Amino acid sequence: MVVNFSPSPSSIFAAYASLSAFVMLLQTMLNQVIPRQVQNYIWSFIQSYLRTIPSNATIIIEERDGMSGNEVYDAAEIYLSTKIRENIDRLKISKCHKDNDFSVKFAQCQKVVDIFEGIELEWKFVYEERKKSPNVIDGDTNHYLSMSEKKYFELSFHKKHKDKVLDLYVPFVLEKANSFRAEKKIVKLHTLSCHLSSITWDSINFRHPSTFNTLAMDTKIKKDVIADLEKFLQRKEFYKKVGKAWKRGYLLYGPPGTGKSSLIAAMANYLKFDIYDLELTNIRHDSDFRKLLLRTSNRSILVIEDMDCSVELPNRNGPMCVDGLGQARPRDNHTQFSLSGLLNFMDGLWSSCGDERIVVVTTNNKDKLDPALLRPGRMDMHIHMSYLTRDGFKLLVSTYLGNQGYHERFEEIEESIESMKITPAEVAEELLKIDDLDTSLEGLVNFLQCRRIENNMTKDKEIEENEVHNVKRLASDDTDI
Ligand SMILES: Nc1ncnc2c1ncn2[C@@H]1O[C@H](COP(=O)(O)OP(=O)(O)OP(=O)(O)O)[C@@H](O)[C@H]1O
Ligand SMILES: [Mg+2]
Repeated sequence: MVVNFSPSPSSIFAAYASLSAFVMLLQTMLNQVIPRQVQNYIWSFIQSYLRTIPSNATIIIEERDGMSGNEVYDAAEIYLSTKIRENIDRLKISKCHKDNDFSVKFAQCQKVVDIFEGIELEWKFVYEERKKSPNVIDGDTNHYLSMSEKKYFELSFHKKHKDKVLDLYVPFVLEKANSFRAEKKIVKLHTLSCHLSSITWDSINFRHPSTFNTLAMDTKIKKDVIADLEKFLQRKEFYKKVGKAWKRGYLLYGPPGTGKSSLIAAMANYLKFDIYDLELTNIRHDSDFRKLLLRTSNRSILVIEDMDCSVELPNRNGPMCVDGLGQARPRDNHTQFSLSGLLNFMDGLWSSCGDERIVVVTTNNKDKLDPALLRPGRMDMHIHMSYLTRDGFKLLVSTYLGNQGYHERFEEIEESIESMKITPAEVAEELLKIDDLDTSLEGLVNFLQCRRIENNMTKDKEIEENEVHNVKRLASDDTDI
């Protein structure tokens, strides 16, 4: 929280007190020696001077506190959005195409008055744009990560209420914003945005429909994940007691289309945690990574998708890095972003700066991940997202077609699903095509038959290639003899 008084209240109070004492003394002396008219003149002069000393205190609530966000600012924005509709004429509204509602915000320099326990409080929103020259980091002049804008609220009130405002009103605003958030259940998705080589978070309301109820995955694993999340939320005191940062890491691994991203969405919707999607390919320096991480809020999920192929991470020992195929190659001079930097910062400073942090890493190839990421304590739970099962299929049918009961086509479909590697995404795609249950299942049967033929052809081709290879090998063995 950034609270700046302007001017300093203690200095004003001291000046005021000493001036009052001085005035009383002066009045006593004046009564004895100076005529009444002259006294009145001096007295009115002193009074008009006293009136120029401000009786108001102002709290400045900036959007950012250094590197990290300011919860009081966020809370004030939410709290005031409920007040400003009726009270001011100039409003700013915005809506992303995915959002259902538009958000109402203060326009520049607008003011609104709020009353709390008889105290009159005036809120004003200020937006300042500042031009900043690029930071020069390691000779790379194009790169900088600086804020070119400053947003803040000014909260003004009579200074005699200073303590009450700080001790009661500000916590009241925080609490109101929290209950508003919980009531509205707003989950935000933060993604990286690059403006003129600077990287910051942009956010939109997150409305992914995936929940644990719609997620087709192993029933036991699903229960374990939910139980683990619940336990994590309840263990604040435990983490404090054992001296560990209140953070939990989940590694989701499995083939494409098995629901790794859907599981992340389900977690966020279940916990009502914001998601920060850390697209590593956009990050070139450890310093960017640190700054971005410090700007994430508590009660959030930090997501690093496709860790195996999304970035060329220099390895931990030297100037080499691993490419998308797991091959070691010389480290790129422009990339000063390393896996060790990422892991150390996540484990160390960052996690101790916040509470209730979840980190989710996804990969299609667990084997290609750096062992450092897999060592105990880093990713607390490894969750295998696998191909579709019989139960998973029934759940998809119920989600997509609303069918809870039995259907004569089920047995043959389930047998096919069990005997082949079919992903939930493939079946979901088929079920999405037509609403009618019979026609949709018919379509799915056709899809599975085509898949079986394709699989058989691939197998035949492989056998043929192996035979050709063996014949060639035998021929070359004969020549060698
Ligand atoms: N387990 C699942 N349960 C329900 N729907 C699923 C599941 N897996 C995939 N789907 C459906 O397929 C779509 C794609 O799945 P998703 O993006 O979650 O897969 P992924 O494992 O993250 O794939 P990738 O490895 O390519 O990122 C989802 O939007 C959803 O409609
Ligand atoms: Mg995914």
